Amino acid sequence: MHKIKVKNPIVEMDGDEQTRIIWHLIKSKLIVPFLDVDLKYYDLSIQNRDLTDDQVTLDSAEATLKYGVAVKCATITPDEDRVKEFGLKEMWKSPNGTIRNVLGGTVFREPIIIPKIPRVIPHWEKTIVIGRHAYGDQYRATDVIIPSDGILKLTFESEKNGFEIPVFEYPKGGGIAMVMYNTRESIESFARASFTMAIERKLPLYSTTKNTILKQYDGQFKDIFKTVYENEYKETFEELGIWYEHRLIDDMVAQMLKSKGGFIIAMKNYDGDVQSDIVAQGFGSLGLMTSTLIAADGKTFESEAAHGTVTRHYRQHQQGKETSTNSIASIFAWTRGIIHRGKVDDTPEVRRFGELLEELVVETVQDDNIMTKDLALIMNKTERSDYVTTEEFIEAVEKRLIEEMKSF
Ligand SMILES: NC(=O)C1=CN([C@@H]2O[C@H](COP(=O)(O)OP(=O)(O)OC[C@H]3O[C@@H](n4cnc5c(N)ncnc54)[C@H](OP(=O)(O)O)[C@@H]3O)[C@@H](O)[C@H]2O)C=CC1
Ligand SMILES: O=C(O)CCC(=O)C(=O)O
Ligand SMILES: [Mn+2]
Repeated sequence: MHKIKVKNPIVEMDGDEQTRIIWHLIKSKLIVPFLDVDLKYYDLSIQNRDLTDDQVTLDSAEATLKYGVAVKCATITPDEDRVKEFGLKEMWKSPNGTIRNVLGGTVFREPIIIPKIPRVIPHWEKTIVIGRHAYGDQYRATDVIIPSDGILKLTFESEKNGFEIPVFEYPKGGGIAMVMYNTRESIESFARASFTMAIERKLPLYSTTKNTILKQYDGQFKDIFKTVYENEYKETFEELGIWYEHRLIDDMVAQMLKSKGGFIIAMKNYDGDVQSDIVAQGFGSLGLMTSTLIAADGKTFESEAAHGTVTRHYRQHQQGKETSTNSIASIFAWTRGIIHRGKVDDTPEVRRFGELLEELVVETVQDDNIMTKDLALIMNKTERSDYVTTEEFIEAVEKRLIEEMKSF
């Protein structure tokens, strides 16, 4: 069969457990037979991260900056139990955190919509994309326990602009406190990534804060988005007939629930973390949620599934039992990377291949009625004959792909 040539390399980050099994099935059945692609392979399995003192994670992030496109399998972030399970040298940090720290930028999470899969929010007809600022705030905060009564002060040291302000006088029992930060540079790049995504998808963009309460902190997010929009994106938005608005977070989440969908919301780090899971579940399943990261440079791209390594299913596999794990978000991790590669390289064939594979996955569920257990359950189907195994689903997509590629 004629293989489609991919002009530039794609960085491949392998992972753990059930998603590692799925990853290899996708690669061998749906990707490699059809694409002539130079995959720069990094094994981010917990065993190899431990063996390399986590250097492989940093190397894979650097390679992503070099080649511009990466696809990532889900990985274990170890806790005490995992340290024992694998005999790890250290409780290594989250590879996602490490990679996002190197790349900076914004994580966009978007559900894969399959018409026949019922949604928890039934009137969500169109997509809702959550753009999550992936830097600072609660995730890099300093939080402390205040042990007794006393005065808490905030000190900023600077040759020109230093200050010290009293924050709170604690009563006898003490309490808690937290300081969090962000940078102008990071918020600007978050804004640019969000506006660029809105233009690419031709969807209106909302940004959310609670600037009425956090007048300075959230006020900066609101003001920076406004300035960047007016100086750099307004004209293109108007030409495309899309719009940008700031909304208070509480107003926006209520609007989102009432809406039919069809927009992007740029959210602060914590808001985006919580709301992207609400959106995932509202559309049906974690197995249907894509996740792409656009780095601070506005070009570098990494895609993954939003879910983890699905350990519970892997334990069944280890016991020799059959599994029925949804591979759709992992397939989309590959296709979104391939489509982006095709766009950047200006190779329409590559882009079309990625889009075709996405269409075939949806058709396998929608038209062939072939699906994994998670989707069957949402449809209230509980018989064993209502769903297929992990392997059978990928084979069903492969069958359709072989057929379609005959006339590609
Ligand atoms: N991006 C990443 O690399 C991430 C990695 N992780 C890591 O993954 C590991 C497991 O984490 P865990 O908390 O279990 O979270 P998971 O997202 O892996 O799974 C949680 C549950 O969600 C359901 N689920 C998730 N994905 C699928 C799918 N594709 N098909 C069917 N059902 C699915 C399953 O429910 P049910 O049991 O009901 O079938 C599963 O048990 C941890 O080590 C964690 O560190 C976690 C999140 C993200
Ligand atoms: O990196 C991790 O440990 C978890 C990541 C995660 O949950 C996410 O990306 O949504
Ligand atoms: Mn998560």
